[in-house]
Amino acid sequence: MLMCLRVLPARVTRNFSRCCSNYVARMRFINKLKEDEGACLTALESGNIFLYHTLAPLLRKTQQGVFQLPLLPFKDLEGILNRLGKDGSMVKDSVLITCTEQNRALFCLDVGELDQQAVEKECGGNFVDLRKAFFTLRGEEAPLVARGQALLRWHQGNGFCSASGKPTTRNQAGSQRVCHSNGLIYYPKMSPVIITLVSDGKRCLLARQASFPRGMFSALAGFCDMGETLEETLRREVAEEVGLEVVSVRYSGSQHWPFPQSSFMVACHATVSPGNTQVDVDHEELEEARWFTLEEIRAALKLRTPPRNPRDQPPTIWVPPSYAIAHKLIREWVDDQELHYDGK
Ligand SMILES: NC(=O)C1=CN([C@@H]2O[C@H](COP(=O)(O)OP(=O)(O)OC[C@H]3O[C@@H](n4cnc5c(N)ncnc54)[C@H](O)[C@@H]3O)[C@@H](O)[C@H]2O)C=CC1
Ligand SMILES: [Mg+2]
Repeated sequence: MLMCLRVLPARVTRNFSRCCSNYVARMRFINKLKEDEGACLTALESGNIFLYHTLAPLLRKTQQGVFQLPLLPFKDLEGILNRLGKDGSMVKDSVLITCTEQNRALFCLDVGELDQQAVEKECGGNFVDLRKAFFTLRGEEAPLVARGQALLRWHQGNGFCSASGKPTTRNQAGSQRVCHSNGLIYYPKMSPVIITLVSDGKRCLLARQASFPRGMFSALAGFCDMGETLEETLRREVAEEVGLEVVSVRYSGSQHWPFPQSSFMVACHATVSPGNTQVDVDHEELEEARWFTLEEIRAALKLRTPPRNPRDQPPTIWVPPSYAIAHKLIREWVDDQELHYDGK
């Protein structure tokens, strides 16, 4: 049976300036839900839930061929679970994701214990790999499926206290887990990563790991070591991976990146002096790294889908898709070059 499925309202995360007081109220409401078990349960009972099956999100294709994230009201999901032979109270295992501008709470739940096809039939959708979901959903929904999967994955991997070995229990919102034997509180974890586009003033440096799809080059990236500042990570990673010394750094933006596990990507532009551009690639980390001209980068940005060259021909160069922060760095570099040098 096809249940009443709702699709996420268009502006869950946008329009910062439209109504500041509403934003403040919403953030305070979300914070309250993390701390007040009763309020969170009430919000869940009147809220909407999106589903995963073994961490693959449920998507639905509209008649126009657009993929959407189906949202199930609490009662509908309870009914589905009952019909599929599960205790409907399992809905209470949902974790809090956010709240709409109408203060309607949004949760997600992994139904990996149920038969996948039976849930798909009940919900009129399909569970798809997160990577596919992330790149096919509209802008507002992609970060939500990434956040949901990251939180669910964290819960699945943190059921036991690493100090006592005893089971941990989660709060209603799913924003923390506690070991009651020693009082340790665990919070969802992300690994900070620096990603940087290095420029020598006229060219930018892109690299590829052997695991990247054929022809794809991206900015340099690396995990922060304990105790490092972001600037120190950036200098170290550039030195380690391509043997260059960075002379200036400029912050660009940040992004949560769900692959393969939660990373907090901090994106920066960096420059090396024009006299210090000889690349010395660490082939343990990278398959290739080299300087690209503005023309080469412009051509790479024009490709919307990965090119399919015959294997016996050199691959066409392409860059990560628009949602990846690496893409934003590359585009900003092109804009900067066009503004200052007009490609000359
Ligand atoms: N959103 C975007 O545009 C892009 C995102 N990335 C992401 O950046 C991340 C880091 O890039 P890499 O070049 O792989 O990093 P990396 O250059 O630091 O090398 C990875 C190695 O670092 C070690 N490592 C240290 N701390 C780690 C931690 N907390 N988690 C996992 N490994 C750790 C491991 O030995 C691992 O093999 C990757 O997860 C990748 O998916 C990379 C490029 C573009
Ligand atoms: Mg790296």
